[in-house]
Amino acid sequence: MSDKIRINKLSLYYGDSQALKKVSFAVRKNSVMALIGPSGCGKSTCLRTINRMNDLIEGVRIEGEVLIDGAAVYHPDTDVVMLRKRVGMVFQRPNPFPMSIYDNIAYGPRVHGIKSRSVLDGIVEKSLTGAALWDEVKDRLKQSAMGLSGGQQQRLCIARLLAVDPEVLLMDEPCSALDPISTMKIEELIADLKEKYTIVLVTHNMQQAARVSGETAFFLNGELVECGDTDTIFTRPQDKRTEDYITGRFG
Ligand SMILES: Nc1ncnc2c1ncn2[C@@H]1O[C@H](COP(=O)(O)OP(=O)(O)OP(=O)(O)O)[C@@H](O)[C@H]1O
Repeated sequence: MSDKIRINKLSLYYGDSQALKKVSFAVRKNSVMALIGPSGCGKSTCLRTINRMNDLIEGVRIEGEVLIDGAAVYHPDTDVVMLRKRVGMVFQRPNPFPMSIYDNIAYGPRVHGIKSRSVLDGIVEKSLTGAALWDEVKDRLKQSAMGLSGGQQQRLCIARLLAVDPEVLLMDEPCSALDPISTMKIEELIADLKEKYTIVLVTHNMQQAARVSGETAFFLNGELVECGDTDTIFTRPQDKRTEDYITGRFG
């Protein structure tokens, strides 16, 4: 399988403070990569470099490269709006727009110029089906998305990404605000989504990393300590620091 994302010697500074230290790894197309490590080790920062969400933070300086399909994300000619359409992101807390379920999903396609009602209807159904939410909401599409449960809201946010036909999904602890059943549904969804998309998942939950990812990257103090096949990282880590973390000796 080919690499969808390649990160080369990536360093990131928030002002004088270095949050990522020459991080390098690759994510294969149609796979799930889990980023794990103790709080503050740089997982979310690394995730946000992939669709340039850190650009919005003042004082950020970046060295090194992020490539998607071989093209440099930080090249001055990159169209950041198009990049964020190709590389969508879901956050710890679901953040539906305060509008109907239908309008949440149709929002992105409308911004990208789609006006036809029948085309939008098709996108809404396909996206909600893709996010395993259609059956639960098909009779209440005109109702507010704020009335959905937390787990449904998170699947709605995933459907909202799917509506603009992305290639990469970035997920920053997408289950941290959810109950175990909703978490299970999102994990099942991630397993389905990797058939079509490349997924990078930040998680504090090591069982979750073990359940859903093919590869795992372990971060510590802004450094990538070890990255590889998830089973190997969890059963035969090469580095003592990885072993200490996954066996719960710290973090
Ligand atoms: N906007 C910011 N401005 C300044 N420093 C920041 C900013 N965001 C993160 N940092 C710092 O960068 C380091 C890495 O943070 P990051 O959020 O990437 O870690 P993390 O591994 O995702 O942590 P957590 O698991 O707690 O979410 C931390 O020291 C953090 O304080």
